[in-house]
Amino acid sequence: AVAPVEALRAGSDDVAPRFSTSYWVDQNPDSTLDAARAAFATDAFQPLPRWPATFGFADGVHWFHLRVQNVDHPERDWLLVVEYALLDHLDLYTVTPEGEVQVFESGDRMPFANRAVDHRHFTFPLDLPGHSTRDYFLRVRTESSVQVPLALKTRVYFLDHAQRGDMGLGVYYGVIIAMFLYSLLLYISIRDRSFLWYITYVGAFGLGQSCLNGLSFQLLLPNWPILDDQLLLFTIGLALVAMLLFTRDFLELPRRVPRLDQIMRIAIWVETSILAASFVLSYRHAISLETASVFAVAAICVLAAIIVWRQGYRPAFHYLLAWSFMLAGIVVYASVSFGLLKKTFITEYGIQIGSCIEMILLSFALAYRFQLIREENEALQREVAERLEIRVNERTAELNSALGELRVANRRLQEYSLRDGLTNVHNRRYLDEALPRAVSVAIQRQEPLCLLLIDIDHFKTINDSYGHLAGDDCLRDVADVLRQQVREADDFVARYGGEEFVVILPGASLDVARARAESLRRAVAQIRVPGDKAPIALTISVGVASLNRDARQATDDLLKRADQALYTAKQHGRNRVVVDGVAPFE
Ligand SMILES: Nc1nc2c(ncn2[C@@H]2O[C@H](COP(=O)(O)OP(=O)(O)OP(=O)(O)O)[C@@H](O)[C@H]2O)c(=O)[nH]1
Repeated sequence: AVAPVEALRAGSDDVAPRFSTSYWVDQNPDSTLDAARAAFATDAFQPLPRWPATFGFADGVHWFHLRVQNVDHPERDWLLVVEYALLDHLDLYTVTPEGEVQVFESGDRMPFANRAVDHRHFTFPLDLPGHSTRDYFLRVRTESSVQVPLALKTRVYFLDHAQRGDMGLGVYYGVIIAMFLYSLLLYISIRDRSFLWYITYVGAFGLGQSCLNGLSFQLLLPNWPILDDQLLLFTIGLALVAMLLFTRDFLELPRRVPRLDQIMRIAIWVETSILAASFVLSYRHAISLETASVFAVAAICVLAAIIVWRQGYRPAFHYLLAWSFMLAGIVVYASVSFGLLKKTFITEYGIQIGSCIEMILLSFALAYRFQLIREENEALQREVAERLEIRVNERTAELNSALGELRVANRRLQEYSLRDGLTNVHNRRYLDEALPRAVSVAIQRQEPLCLLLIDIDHFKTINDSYGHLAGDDCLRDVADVLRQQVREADDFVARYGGEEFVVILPGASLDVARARAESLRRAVAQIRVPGDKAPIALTISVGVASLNRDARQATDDLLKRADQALYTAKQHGRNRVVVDGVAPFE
């Protein structure tokens, strides 16, 4: 068969063998090189339907033929690179014009060490000395999507450019690892569940990407080809579940759109079941299921975000913005898997670019949402605190007024207990406390103090002739007069006994005391108490004594001497004042 030839010429180190590649599909899963060569001889090979070569999830063994001639390129050391990491079996047969056959076996079902070139993409060394021509048959059998993006490069060119590509991937995984660790720390400190779903998503997504790039196989699981496939299924499934859980929490669906939340919960269950099923289903079925559900998950997430956003929830906008980059990347990538879109740099790495932007924006959205929640909480706390303060103030005021009333009541009670009920002057109990106190203060200050002992004259007679009630009236009126006359700050009147009163005059000398006693006597003599026959006239006798601070029991001594003076006053005809130690004045 006359096939187009890929001519290598000096100056072009990177060749896309688009038109020199043809393909043929053999439904026999054990298809051999002989079968392919026979098919090639009968022109069964077809031109590629699109470039790069993608066939979606297609059955059968895909054979690719490529004829290369080194016309005048000085380099003989070339590489054939298949820039897709997930092909199960991939064998390159080199046929020289002399009919010699050389084979390199590869594919992700073989340990990584079997590869002719240590690279995450399937890479075959081609020896193309000047003017030589080679036929290459590439045999592809895979359960995954059949994507065979071919490139011919000199080894030097490949080495130069691999570095740049790896650097790009390094930056990408650097971002993912940074976002993962950063959000993990945030989750540990904040304990907000949406951070947990976010880091699950980022972690699963990053790992899944490393499977797609062939990096996890190269670096993490080089001896476990089957596990690499399983890891991809698991991480995609987990990323989808985490994405749904994250969306549900982040958009607060249970609270904001309960109806949609029910659908969301069903979706979460379905995705979880797919995740579980991926352990038992064949790779082809599981990956088709997961790839297809990417569309459903994207649709429900975007729908939820739009609804919540239109309800006025701002973080939903950030969410939409973030996801739009990611979803664009995912949809583009899935479309390539199904053979709907061409494979280009953007479609190949769009998912990585999109997801990078998305993760950064989402992290920002999380922070924004967290701030909203915090502001809400603070406002709530302030409100509660204010309400509490008002309540506390009210209660305090109530308590204070109650306390005030209580204090007044107590004081009144104390007053009552220290006052005589009939005359309303201080009672004997008060006198027993206050007199010793006044005496000791006077002694301390070295000031004089006088005591008047007052007794109503012939009170028994008044009682007997006017009645006991009239007697009480007389007691009250005398007490009133005494109280009115004794008004200095420290002076006080007390009822001493039946019809006896005591007046204490701190600071008063004997002369002053006598004068005060005289005026009291005169004032009482003015009183006329209404009696049933005629008004009752009253007189009093007064004994005056001055404090002797040298006496042993000063208070008792004072009272005793006042009593003696009073006795003397009674003896000398009543209605008079007698001063202790001074002869009564007739
Ligand atoms: N109405 C009335 N009488 C009282 C009260 N307390 C004591 N008395 C009476 O006061 C009288 C006191 O009388 P006495 O101490 O004998 O002396 P007096 O009649 O006042 O005569 P002199 O003191 O010698 O002038 C008694 O008859 C008591 O019953 C009281 O609260 N009300």
